[in-house]
Amino acid sequence: MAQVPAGTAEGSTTAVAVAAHDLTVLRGDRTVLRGLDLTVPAGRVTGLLGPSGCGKSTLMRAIVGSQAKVGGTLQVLGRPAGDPTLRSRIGYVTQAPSVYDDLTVRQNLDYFAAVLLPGRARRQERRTVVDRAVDDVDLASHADSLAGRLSGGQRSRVSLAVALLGTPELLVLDEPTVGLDPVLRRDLWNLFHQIAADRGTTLLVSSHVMDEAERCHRLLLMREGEILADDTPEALRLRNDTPTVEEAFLRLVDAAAARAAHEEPRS
Ligand SMILES: Nc1ncnc2c1ncn2[C@@H]1O[C@H](COP(=O)(O)OP(=O)(O)OP(=O)(O)O)[C@@H](O)[C@H]1O
Repeated sequence: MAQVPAGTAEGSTTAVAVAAHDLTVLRGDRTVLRGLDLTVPAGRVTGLLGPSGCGKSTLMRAIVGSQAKVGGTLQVLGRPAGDPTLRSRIGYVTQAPSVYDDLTVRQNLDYFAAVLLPGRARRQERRTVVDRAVDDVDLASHADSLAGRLSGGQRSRVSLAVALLGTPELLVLDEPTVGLDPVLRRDLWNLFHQIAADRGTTLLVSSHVMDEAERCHRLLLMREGEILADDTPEALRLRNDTPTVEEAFLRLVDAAAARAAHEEPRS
């Protein structure tokens, strides 16, 4: 099989949802992201993978426009990140499910739908989007259960349903499968792919579990505030001559460490 060159596996004609150039983020007085160059293709599921603390959430916050001290260039859906017109075009699910425990699943969604689509005249529209979001995340049988009585995975799906209410073009999901059992994780990944395929939505999904890399169309591998690779899982395996993305990642980490040691000034 021919080796796929780095960076061209998805084809250079693919529309780009997110493009960063020399992206740098300071948190406090620490540089947390260092000169990142990356793209996220439109209508695909891109995984953002790397160990805890490498900067995944910070990158996501920069993309959704909620991160301060961002330098370089960051274009999202053709606009500069943080542009007010992007608010209704992006769905963002943080690591902690943001749902009200003392409301039912449907009441949670009704509440957020009322914020998104206010006014009596839009009552029917609200009902339609809430019904659709409940179905999307497969929670129809729990629609009248209190969110506080749901399992962790079900609560994550309520958060996802809230993000789906506005039919976002870009869905940014911060570690949505953390703590879930393998069956729920598989179901959620299937749902992500279904959303991308049915609606052309772009999904950026972070994880620190390397086996989830194989489920993505495209990957951004991160370590210590830098992008180690921006490619497809297949191209990463081929280029590094490894059977899994996890081993490719380890090889890239070793190569980066060797380069850093080589570049270190001698005392
Ligand atoms: N408010 C803050 N002030 C200063 N540094 C911070 C702040 N929040 C996070 N950091 C640092 O920024 C770095 C990146 O954090 P970030 O949360 O983006 O990583 P992550 O890859 O998402 O980690 P995890 O998978 O554990 O959520 C970490 O080293 C963290 O200590």
